[in-house]
Amino acid sequence: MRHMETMRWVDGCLEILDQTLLPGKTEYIKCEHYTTICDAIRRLSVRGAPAIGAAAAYGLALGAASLSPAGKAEFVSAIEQIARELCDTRPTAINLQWAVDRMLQLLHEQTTDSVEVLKETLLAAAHAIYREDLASNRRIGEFGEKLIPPNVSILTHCNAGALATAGFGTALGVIRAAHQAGKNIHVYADETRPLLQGARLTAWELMQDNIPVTLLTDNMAGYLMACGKVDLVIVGADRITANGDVANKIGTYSVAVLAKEHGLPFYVAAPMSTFDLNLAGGQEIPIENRDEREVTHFAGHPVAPAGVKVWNPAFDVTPHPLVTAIITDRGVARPPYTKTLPALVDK
Ligand SMILES: CSC[C@H]1O[C@H](OP(=O)(O)O)[C@H](O)[C@@H]1O
Repeated sequence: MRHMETMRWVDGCLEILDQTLLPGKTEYIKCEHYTTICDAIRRLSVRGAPAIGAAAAYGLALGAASLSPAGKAEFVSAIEQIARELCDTRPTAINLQWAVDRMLQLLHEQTTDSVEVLKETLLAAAHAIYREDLASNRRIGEFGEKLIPPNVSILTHCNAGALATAGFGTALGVIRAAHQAGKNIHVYADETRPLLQGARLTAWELMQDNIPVTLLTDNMAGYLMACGKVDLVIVGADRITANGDVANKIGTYSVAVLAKEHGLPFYVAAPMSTFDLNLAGGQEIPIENRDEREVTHFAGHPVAPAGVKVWNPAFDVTPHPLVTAIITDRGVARPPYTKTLPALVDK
């Protein structure tokens, strides 16, 4: 994608590309206070597992900059409170907790009593998290590109692209790397109801890079496969447990079942920051439930009768038997994931 930054640190503030306005408008939210970042994460102005991790890291750095504590103990206590508020914004993507925990661990390791040095340390750590994610995505692309045939049609779900990360993308990173390697790629993008990350973001990203993309509604994926138009599926992830179960955008599980039915490879692309090996299986992953208006309204207009009951989980869990391989920034893991994932994570 022509370098449209998901977020950028400018003059002591975080500017966040407001993804709720894409593809129609390209506007940045100037975050001068960490609570603005919390709101941006909640409303999906910034979204995508690695991207919200990076945004939360910058939220901690921004919060730290605003403090005028009496001393180190008060500073650390205030940072721990800000960390809790950031982690409370969205529960499913482990990257958010991972980034905040990494920042807190670094803070607790510092021996200096200088609050100014601690503030600088936190900002440097946030920059590192952002930079490292971009590098991770490029490595995911390198490993994943080797799995992609020279002429291929790929179905993807939601947006696991540059907009969901610090850049380049995870699932779309593999697609970008294969395209840049000269392979003949055609992408089918699920629109991804109810918030349309596929239609609004993936289709837009791929068109920016001149990668052929066809948009479909979610309920078309099965028939597309039945018509023999899909060679493989690749998606991102928000949390992957020790047995290889994958939490990802709602609708991913349905696509995985369809891929199995049609004998198609189902790949998941994710950096190490998405793995939660403390959880044995997907049943332990907290699934975010979101506002019913996301389902009952479309572009602000009601599409359902007032008062109708709504179920709106933002994610589902794909059981590991449906996952052909997991493409990471340290290599490709294949079943049995209980053995192959720890080997990669501990690499
Ligand atoms: C690169 S992982 C992106 C991952 O996050 C998305 O969820 P959301 O748009 O709600 O943040 C979706 O699950 C993507 O696969």
